[in-house]
Amino acid sequence: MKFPGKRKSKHYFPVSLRDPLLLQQAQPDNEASPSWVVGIDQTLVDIEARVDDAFVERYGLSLGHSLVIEDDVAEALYQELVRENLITHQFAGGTIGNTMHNYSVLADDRSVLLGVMCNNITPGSYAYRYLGNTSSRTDLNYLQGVDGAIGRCFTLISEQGERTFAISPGHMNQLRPESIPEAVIAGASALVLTSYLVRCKPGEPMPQATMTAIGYAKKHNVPVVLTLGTKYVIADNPQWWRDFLKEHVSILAMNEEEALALTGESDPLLASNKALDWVDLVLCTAGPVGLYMAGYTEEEAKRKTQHPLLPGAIAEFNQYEFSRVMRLQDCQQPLRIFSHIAPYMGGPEKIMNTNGAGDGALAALLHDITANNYHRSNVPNSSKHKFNWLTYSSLAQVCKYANRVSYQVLNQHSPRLTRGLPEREDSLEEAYWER
Ligand SMILES: Nc1ncnc2c1ncn2[C@@H]1O[C@H](COP(=O)(O)OP(=O)(O)OP(=O)(O)O)[C@@H](O)[C@H]1O
Ligand SMILES: Nc1nc2c(ncn2[C@@H]2O[C@H](CO)[C@@H](O)[C@H]2O)c(=O)[nH]1
Repeated sequence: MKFPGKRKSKHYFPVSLRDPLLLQQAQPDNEASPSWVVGIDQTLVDIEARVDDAFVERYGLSLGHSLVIEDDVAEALYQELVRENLITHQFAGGTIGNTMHNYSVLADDRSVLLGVMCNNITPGSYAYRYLGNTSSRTDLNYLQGVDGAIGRCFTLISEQGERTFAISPGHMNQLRPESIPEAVIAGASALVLTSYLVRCKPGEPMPQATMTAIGYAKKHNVPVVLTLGTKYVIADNPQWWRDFLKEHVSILAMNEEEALALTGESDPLLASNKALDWVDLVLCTAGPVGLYMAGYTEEEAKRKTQHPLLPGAIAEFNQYEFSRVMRLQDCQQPLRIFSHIAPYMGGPEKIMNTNGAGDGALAALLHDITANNYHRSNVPNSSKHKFNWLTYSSLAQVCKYANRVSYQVLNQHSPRLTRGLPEREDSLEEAYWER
């Protein structure tokens, strides 16, 4: 496990030099990592192409969104992309697959991906590419075999950099409940899901597999993380999702559009505050506005920020952003805390597309949560674990890290990180953030 705060010399919660954990890190890595995250996804390869708006319309798609298409439409669309030579990239995708991969790259540690994989894989096939483009730290040993194709996600980028997804599902929703390994979920720091998992045809087993996994997570007190794939899945039935969050989910990741569909609030801060009625921790990305986080801390252990207090719909909302996050169920006297950060260095000079920037932010948050568990299991008597915290770092620090990872994804123009972040960066110094 690489620690999230290690890149920065001035970490808000410094790990003391005598920390046995740091000494241990100098030793060769143990194969079997004690800390991991597990996620369920629809196994998808992204087929990225540059198209005009007429193309999107012609195939009955909706600009900026993700829709499922029938096989004949997929075939016609694919043939046109090939004929017109429009395909720019073919790469492993899927919102949770990306998040598991990115987590493994950031933490240099194990994630487990649950989903389907073709029983027969030939070199050059989509399944082959999928495996080849996934971090060797992502454990794929629990994938369930299927006799058929994995899914394809046509990622259509407009001239303005907006992306539209057309999903050709193949067998991606054939994951069965009996393929969910209880022990893998029981030992995980988090179970990571997407709202896309319920978008299936009647009779497909994926939703049931997801509910089985949630059942195990609850049984073993593992936080369930849900990322809201697209506002349309939410807008179909917002109340159903609110109830779902309240009953099953601990950590919610969304962008401002999904936040609006879910809560009716267009202000990401108010939407995040509203979502705290249902979950313990919220990550709300807001494109060029940056990102917001909202969570709970223990009143007795709250910490005042050293950053300027920010105005907003909740006055001075970032007052206690230097506090660490706790699950509501673990708080004696819960206090709501909030933080906001503008895009790292104002964002890259040129953004080709924002695909995966939000997934990147979530991977950073998962890294911080897992690092906390790793630290707790190695140094249980550390003062860092006097309370049962959810995160290793303060809310403000998690925001910085998440934001930095989003920038990296934007800058490399692809949702899967090709390498980890630099160990030390001068640009993480405060002055640099205000460019
Ligand atoms: N136009 C932009 N300028 C600067 N930063 C940006 C821009 N768009 C996105 N970002 C950065 O990326 C982060 C996440 O962006 P965004 O809200 O677009 O994610 P998203 O819609 O969830 O993406 P995806 O669903 O593709 O993962 C933002 O918090 C911000 O730091
Ligand atoms: N699991 C899943 N991922 C999707 C879907 N639509 C788009 N994505 C992924 O979302 C990622 C970007 O956030 C892309 O890499 C896409 O593969 C979907 O319906 N299901």
